[in-house]
Amino acid sequence: MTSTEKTIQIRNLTKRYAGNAVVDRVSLDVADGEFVTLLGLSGSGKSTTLMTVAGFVDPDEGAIIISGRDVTALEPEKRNLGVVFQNYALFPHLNVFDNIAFPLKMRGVAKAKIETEVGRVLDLVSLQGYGQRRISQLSGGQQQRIALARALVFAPRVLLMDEPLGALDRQLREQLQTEIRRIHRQLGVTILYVTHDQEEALSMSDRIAIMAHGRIQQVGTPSEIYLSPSNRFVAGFFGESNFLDVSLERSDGSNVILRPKTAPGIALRAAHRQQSGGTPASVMVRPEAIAIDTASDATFDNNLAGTVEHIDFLGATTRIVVRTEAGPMTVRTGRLDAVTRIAPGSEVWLKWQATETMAYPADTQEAAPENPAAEPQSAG
Ligand SMILES: Nc1ncnc2c1ncn2[C@@H]1O[C@H](COP(=O)(O)OP(=O)(O)OP(=O)(O)O)[C@@H](O)[C@H]1O
Repeated sequence: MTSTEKTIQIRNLTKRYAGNAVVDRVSLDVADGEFVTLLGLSGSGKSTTLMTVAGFVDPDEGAIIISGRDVTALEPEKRNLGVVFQNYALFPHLNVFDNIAFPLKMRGVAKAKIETEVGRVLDLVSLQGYGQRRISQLSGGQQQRIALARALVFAPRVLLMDEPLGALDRQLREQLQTEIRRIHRQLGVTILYVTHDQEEALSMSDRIAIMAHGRIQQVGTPSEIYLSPSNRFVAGFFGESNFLDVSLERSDGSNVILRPKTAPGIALRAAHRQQSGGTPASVMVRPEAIAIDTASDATFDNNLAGTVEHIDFLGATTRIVVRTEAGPMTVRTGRLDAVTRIAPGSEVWLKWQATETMAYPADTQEAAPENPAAEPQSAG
């Protein structure tokens, strides 16, 4: 990404409330036309970050640069950003047309042009002919479409969206997710999106930034984050995972040999390149990376014996919980031939490769201290 391709640049952003950094040195670039989502639990600082980009919150430190221009000190309405927030309500006393026309009237656009542009965005959100409706006569989903139309009517290059589908039921959410993706493709607009919903983030985003405790934990494509979570927090937060606490025995060629704390008699192997720095203190393996069968197999780097505790048939895949000496392990398999040979109580072998084993040092067990402002921190 060259700097001209970076439509949004968030530079070392910090926001404190009562001395507490709720956004803590956040930096993130969003390329022209890219769809980037801030994903995290409630209170992780997603909304505050987005509100700072929008200009509704003043940062204590850091800068917001939009299309190469530092807008940190600029009023929200001068930033020319489209915004759709869950609580950024439509004007109830105005009809649909006047709601959508509002940003154009503010900008002194001529009446004829307003008519054309409102018509264009009503088409875009598939609500042609709704101009004269009152807001109270619209469903929740239609209201969010109107909010989207109002945000897009002045053709902003950047759209900021904070849980725009949060108040809608599942079916409507999915329908509007598809529409937002279509509009994103159609207009090529740059989107910074906030959600706590993993599936929503996965299905919509080019890249995802995982936030916790006011910090970005990892930025990447959905598959990068899933396949190589950079710390234990991300590994546990994003997708299903098995964790074992381990201690390091030694290095062996391209692998490290690790001993589970609960079963020091067992050796587990993780590939060096799957380590995220420091001495490994825990390992993670995804349930679908584990093969399950009644025999061990030396072609796998890791073989772990266990007893099947229970089996859930889930259609396309089967979820199997196995008690092992090292601790309980969850396996997900689509291979019914293996599953038909086992039942609760069966003695089985769990098998996976060193390259499927992520190893994390102790200091990434937690994303950050609970109260970041209260403790000294090292950078990075
Ligand atoms: N105006 C404010 N005054 C004091 N504390 C605030 C203020 N705004 C946000 N906070 C605190 O900052 C932290 C981060 O809030 P933020 O809304 O950014 O999180 P979030 O990840 O968007 O969560 P949610 O999904 O619940 O909106 C929270 O602990 C919140 O209570």
